[in-house]
Amino acid sequence: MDSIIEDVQVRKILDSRGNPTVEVDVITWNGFGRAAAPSGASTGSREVVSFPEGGVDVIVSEIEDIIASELIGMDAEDIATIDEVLREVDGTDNLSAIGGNTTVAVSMAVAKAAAASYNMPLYKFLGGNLVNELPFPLGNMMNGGAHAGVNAPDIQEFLVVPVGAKNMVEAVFANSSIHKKLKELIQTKDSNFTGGKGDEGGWVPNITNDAALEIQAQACEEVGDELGIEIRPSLDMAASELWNADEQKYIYAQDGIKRDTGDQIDFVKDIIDTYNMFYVEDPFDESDFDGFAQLTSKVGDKCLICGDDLFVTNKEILAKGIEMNAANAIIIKPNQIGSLSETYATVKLAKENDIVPVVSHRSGETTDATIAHLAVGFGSPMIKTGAIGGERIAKLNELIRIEEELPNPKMGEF
Ligand SMILES: C=C(OP(=O)(O)O)C(=O)O
Ligand SMILES: [Mg+2]
Repeated sequence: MDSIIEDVQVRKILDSRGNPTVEVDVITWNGFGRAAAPSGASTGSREVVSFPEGGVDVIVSEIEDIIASELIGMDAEDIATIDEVLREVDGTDNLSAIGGNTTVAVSMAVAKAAAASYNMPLYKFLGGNLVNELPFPLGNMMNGGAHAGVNAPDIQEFLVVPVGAKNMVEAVFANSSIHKKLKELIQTKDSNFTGGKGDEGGWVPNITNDAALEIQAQACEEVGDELGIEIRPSLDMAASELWNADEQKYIYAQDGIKRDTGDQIDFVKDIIDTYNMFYVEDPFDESDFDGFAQLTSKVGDKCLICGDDLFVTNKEILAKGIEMNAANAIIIKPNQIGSLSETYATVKLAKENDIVPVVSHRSGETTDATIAHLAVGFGSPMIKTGAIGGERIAKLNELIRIEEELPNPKMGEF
């Protein structure tokens, strides 16, 4: 009774790139949940479609009524059933009729309303009373590729993980210290640097990929020594954006270099060995399961090789990756698959097969902090959600609050 849905409201709001996105309120007899959908720029081709034809305006003017009439009277606790109803209302495989961003915002708002109906935070509603692990924050330090402008490095994201941090507060401040240190180090390499940032708040320097790798490692070492904790460099190569199918090569425009798959395997392996990388995401094109598998067999014992565009949070695609030993980590972005229950199914399959689930933001975000709760509730040992910027710190600060609430908090285990 407490969690029976009484109303569903949908509105158009701004995302961090200034684009429209959708926010949903779900009102139950005794609760309220609000969630907003993010948007990607370097999207995987097998993701569900974010918005229907006509965009957010169509959702607000037409789709809101259809969803509200289906959901009013249902119990918000029945998240999986509600997600099925949303899929039925849409009627397509890729959610193109009402948009995956619509379904995911409704699905997350429903879960938050259900939790609120019983005066529970979402992480506890999803994970139970015994959850006590916090995710290490994978912080974005420098941006290139599709998240930056011309003259930036080709590699999309230079990231760091404060693996030695003993708690969330220490971890997020370690990342912000590296971000500050990198500004100084960039200025020594790029005298015209004016402090410009990319979509996720990382600096956008006009330097080569090699120079960026060098200062990333230097910042980890210097700040790690100052703080007395180990901080490891990581990357999202977003290699689908570099892949030219006609030439069958990865194009590194900033460096003026083209690499075939064999060269790319050697190049990435060399980076991992040289810089002691903790984590490398999407080192190959989204269709190249074999390239992933070859790299994972060479370095998977010492580095997380993570599929984002490769898996698109899709359980069936992950199953193929597991069969091929393609990766040992997976990015979890709820709007790639369109609902919370399908997101959970993918996390569950990953954990059952020792694949590390990394709950993640998108490059276009809002101040919605739901993914902080998903990371804790799902037991994800790592969260990728930037380091600075309002829409990024919304999640990090929520994790600090969650840490304060937990009875025996500890950092996650890999
Ligand atoms: C967060 C990412 O970017 P986007 O949201 O643009 O896909 C990513 O590629 O991991
Ligand atoms: Mg990625």
